[in-house]
Amino acid sequence: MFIPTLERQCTSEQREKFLPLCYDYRIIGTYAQTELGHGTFLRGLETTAHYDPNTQEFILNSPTISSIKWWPGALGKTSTHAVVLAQLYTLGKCHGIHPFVVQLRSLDDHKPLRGITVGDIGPKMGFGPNDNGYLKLHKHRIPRTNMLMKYSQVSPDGTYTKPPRSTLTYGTMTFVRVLIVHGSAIALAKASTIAIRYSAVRRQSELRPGEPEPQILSYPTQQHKLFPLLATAYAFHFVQLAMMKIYTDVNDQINNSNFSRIQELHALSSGLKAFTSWVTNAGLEVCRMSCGGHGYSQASGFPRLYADFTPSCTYEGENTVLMLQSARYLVKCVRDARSGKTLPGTVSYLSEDVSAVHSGGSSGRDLSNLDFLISLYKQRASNQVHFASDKVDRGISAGMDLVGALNSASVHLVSAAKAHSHYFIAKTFVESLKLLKASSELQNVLHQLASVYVFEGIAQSSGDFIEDYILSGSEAKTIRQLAVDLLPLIRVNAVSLVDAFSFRDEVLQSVLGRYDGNVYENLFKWAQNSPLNKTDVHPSYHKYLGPLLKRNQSKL
Ligand SMILES: CC(C)(COP(=O)(O)OP(=O)(O)OC[C@H]1O[C@@H](n2cnc3c(N)ncnc32)[C@H](O)[C@@H]1OP(=O)(O)O)[C@@H](O)C(=O)NCCC(=O)NCCSC(=O)CCCC(=O)O
Ligand SMILES: Cc1cc2nc3c(=O)[nH]c(=O)nc-3n(C[C@H](O)[C@H](O)[C@H](O)COP(=O)(O)OP(=O)(O)OC[C@H]3O[C@@H](n4cnc5c(N)ncnc54)[C@H](O)[C@@H]3O)c2cc1C
Repeated sequence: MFIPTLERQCTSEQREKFLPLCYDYRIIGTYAQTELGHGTFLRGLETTAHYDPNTQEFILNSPTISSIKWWPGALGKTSTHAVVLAQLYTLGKCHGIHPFVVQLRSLDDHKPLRGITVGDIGPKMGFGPNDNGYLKLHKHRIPRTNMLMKYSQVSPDGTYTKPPRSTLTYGTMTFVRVLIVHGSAIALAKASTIAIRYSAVRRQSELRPGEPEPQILSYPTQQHKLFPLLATAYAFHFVQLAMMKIYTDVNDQINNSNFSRIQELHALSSGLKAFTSWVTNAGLEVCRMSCGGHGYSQASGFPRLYADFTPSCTYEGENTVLMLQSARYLVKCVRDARSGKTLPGTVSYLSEDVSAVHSGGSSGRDLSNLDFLISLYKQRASNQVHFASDKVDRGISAGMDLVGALNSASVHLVSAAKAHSHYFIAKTFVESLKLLKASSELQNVLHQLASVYVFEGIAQSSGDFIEDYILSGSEAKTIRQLAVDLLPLIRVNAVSLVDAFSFRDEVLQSVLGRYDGNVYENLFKWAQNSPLNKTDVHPSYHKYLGPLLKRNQSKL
């Protein structure tokens, strides 16, 4: 995050000064925004940067215990520099959060500089190799030119020039949220690879006396656990491509001072980061548990994969908070639509009349047609967004202010943002396959994946579709069965579909997911290399177990 922030927030002179040092690894930096007392509420950050016109310096300070920077990756022991987000004060006025480059450690002996107290925050659930750290600033002075001044400036005499948009400071977070969508796709692809390869190797239980034990991948329940997740990994692959395209387009516009789509980008990246990381987080656990006891071994690769992935539901914007950000924008779009404004691409459906005509019993509608089903996802999203938006309006009519009304409707707002993200993902998956240049065989296999993703997505949220009369109960049941009917067809290509991700064994780091499928021999080898097995009799025997056993034996 250090380099992307410099690339996005530096003037051209500052780029020339700082970026070559980063690219040549002459300095290493971190993004120090979160504090002990605040991670989500950025306007509440307490670190201060007071401008001193006499020396043309900023004085950075951590005024309270809760203002100590806390969590930034590689801050503890590695980074020589940091981008520090602090409340800017100049000529007696506060101008809010701004980014400052601060050198933390000497480039000669790596010792912390004067006014800098820095260290590691201690062991975590995962991210072992990452020295997430703390930083306490004590009246630490930096040159005026170390404030990143692409969007806002402080002149030598202390005059402040404000940015065209205050939220441009938040640009790096949007960029990393887009990267996390990609990270979700990769993590779920890895977990699917491990679980499906292992399920093809593992044989268990005798279905009928005398019959050979079947591969566990042949059990419908195992297929039902794994194949929708495999399809989701493919869906997220296509979504991250679409998300990155939108990000690049909007970022190019921002660089040309066109800020018209900054809100749409913030809302979409927030919703997709939260949606994909939540789904992947849960999916990693399903994949682990589908591998039985060996899934719980470090040898499987799952414990580290989970421990290293799960914080993505928290960092870069806690998922619930980001869903609320997304929903806040959707509510504004409903208002804009009602006042006749044209809505941008990813939310234009909110101005369409998608009211369902409930079909009643056997509808005769083609429930296996993906384009038709995507229209039902659209209907569900539109209904949820309008419902939540009406809740907000009712809150205001009842005398609440907008903040109060948004807060009181927040549970429904999160549901609406989830439905919106889900619609975007399902639509993007189906549309991406139409554009794919692939053989008919490949198209057929990918269509099976898209179908099981769409069917299972409805099955797992059928309440949304039934409550709003988008589907009848019997139609929902039919779609649930359509998902199950697809499983044996996907089984034929399941191993090839994970091999297609092409994770090298060294990257997958999983004995269960080895490309050669030689699991048992390598599990035994892995266990023998365990530190506890360095000696047949562990040294602790002589200190504890031996005396205990001998003392009790003498009583026999
Ligand atoms: C939750 C909010 C958005 C709340 O902002 P706020 O100003 O208090 O409240 P607000 O009235 O809702 O927002 C004001 C307005 O700012 C807009 N906005 C907010 N964020 C963005 C953005 N990124 N791009 C574009 N626009 C943005 C909002 O939509 C609001 O717009 P509006 O007033 O409705 O027109 C903010 O505090 C926030 O972004 N919190 C999350 C902090 C975060 O993401 N921290 C990450 C730290 S770095 C990290 O975790 C790295 C980990 C990964 C790694 O190791 O690499
Ligand atoms: C592994 C890891 C790496 C990190 N790396 C960095 C880094 O490099 N740089 C950096 O600056 N930070 C980093 N962070 C910090 C991270 O960005 C914050 O933890 C994150 O933004 C969440 O903020 P918080 O911890 O204050 O949680 P909180 O906001 O306190 O969340 C706690 C609960 O409060 C709820 N909540 C908060 N606000 C609202 C609201 N308005 N409405 C409803 N519910 C709300 C949340 O939904 C959540 O359930 C890292 C964190 C982790 C775990």
